[in-house]
Amino acid sequence: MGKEPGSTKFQTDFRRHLREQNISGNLVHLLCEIAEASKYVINAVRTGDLGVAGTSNLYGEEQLALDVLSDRILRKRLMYSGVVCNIASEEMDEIFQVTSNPLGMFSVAYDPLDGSSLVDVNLAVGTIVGIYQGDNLLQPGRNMVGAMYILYGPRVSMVYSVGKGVYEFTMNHLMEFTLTREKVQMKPSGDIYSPGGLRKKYTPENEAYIRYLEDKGSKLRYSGGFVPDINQILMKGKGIFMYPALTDSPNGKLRLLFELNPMAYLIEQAGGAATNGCMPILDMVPEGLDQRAPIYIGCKEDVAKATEFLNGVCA
Ligand SMILES: O=P(O)(O)OC[C@H]1O[C@](O)(COP(=O)(O)O)[C@@H](O)[C@@H]1O
Ligand SMILES: [Mg+2]
Ligand SMILES: [Mg+2]
Repeated sequence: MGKEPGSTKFQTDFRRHLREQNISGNLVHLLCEIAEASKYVINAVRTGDLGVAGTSNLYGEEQLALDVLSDRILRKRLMYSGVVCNIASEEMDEIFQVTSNPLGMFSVAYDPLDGSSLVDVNLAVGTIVGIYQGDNLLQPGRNMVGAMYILYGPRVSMVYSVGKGVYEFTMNHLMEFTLTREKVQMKPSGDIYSPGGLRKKYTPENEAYIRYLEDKGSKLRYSGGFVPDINQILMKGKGIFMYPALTDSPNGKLRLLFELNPMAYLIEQAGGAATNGCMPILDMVPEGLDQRAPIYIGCKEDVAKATEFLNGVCA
C-alpha cells in the first residue's frame, strides 16, 4: 500500500474502517472523537501562541500555552463524548472524573502535546492516547483496549490499534483521516537508534549498549519528539528508541501512563517489544499518575539485546 502515487485504497475513512473492525459502537465513537479533537490541536499548533502559560504541570515543568490549550481541547471532547468516565492527562494534577458510573464507559490517559517545546523551532510533535475499559487508570498497560497517537508533521497522521493490528491514517485536504497503511509490522532487528537523555549521564551498561549499536552500524535518528521518533521506527519497521535511567534520574524521563504504555501497546501490536530493562512496559503496575520509567522500545531482537547489556540493572 502507499507505493503508487495517489493510491489510498478507495479513501477508506476512519469511521468506516472502525465499523468494519467488529468493535463496540462506544469505542468507535471514542476513537472518532479523539481524531476530531486532533483537528483542533493541529490548528492550535499551526497558528497558536508560542508563549508560556504561567503555570506548571504535575512534574513541575513549565507549561506552554499550547500544552494548556491542547489539554483543554482533548478534555472537553472526552467530557462530552458520553462514553468516558475518567480522564488523566500529563497536564493535569489529578484524575478528572466525568461520571461515577463506569458501566460501558472508558477511561483515557493522554499526553495532549508531546514535544511541545519543539513547536517554536517547527519540528514535529504529537498527541498520545491510551484507552482503558471502566474507571481504573492505574492498571497495567496490557489491559488497555486501544491506543493511538497523532503526529503533527509536514503531514498529519494517526496511528491506532485496538488489539487487531496497527493502522495508519493520514489527514487529507478535507481534514478527513483516510487509511494509508494496514497491519504495520516490525522487522526482528534494525539499523536505526534513537537515544534520549544526556549521554554523559548514561550508566556504563547503557553506554556499552550504545557502543554496540554504533559498532553494528546503526544510524542515529533522534528528533527530540517521542511521537515522530517512534513513528519513524514503526513505519520503517526497524530500529530502537531508548530513554534509559540516567545517573541523576533512575526512572529516566518519560511517563508510563501518558507516553510509554500507549507506544508499547502499538509497538507490541506490530510485532516489536518494549521493556524498562527488566520487564515489559505493559506489565508494569503503575503506582501513581506521575510514574516514569526507563524504556527500550522497537525491534524485538534489539530490545532483547538491550536487556542483555543491562543484565538485571534497571530501575
Ligand atoms: O530532550 P530529551 O531529554 O532528549 O527528551 C526528549 C523527550 O522528552 C519529550 O519531549 C517529553 O515530552 P513532553 O514534551 O510532553 O514533556 C519527548 O517527546 C522526547 O522523547
Ligand atoms: Mg510528553
Ligand atoms: Mg506533553
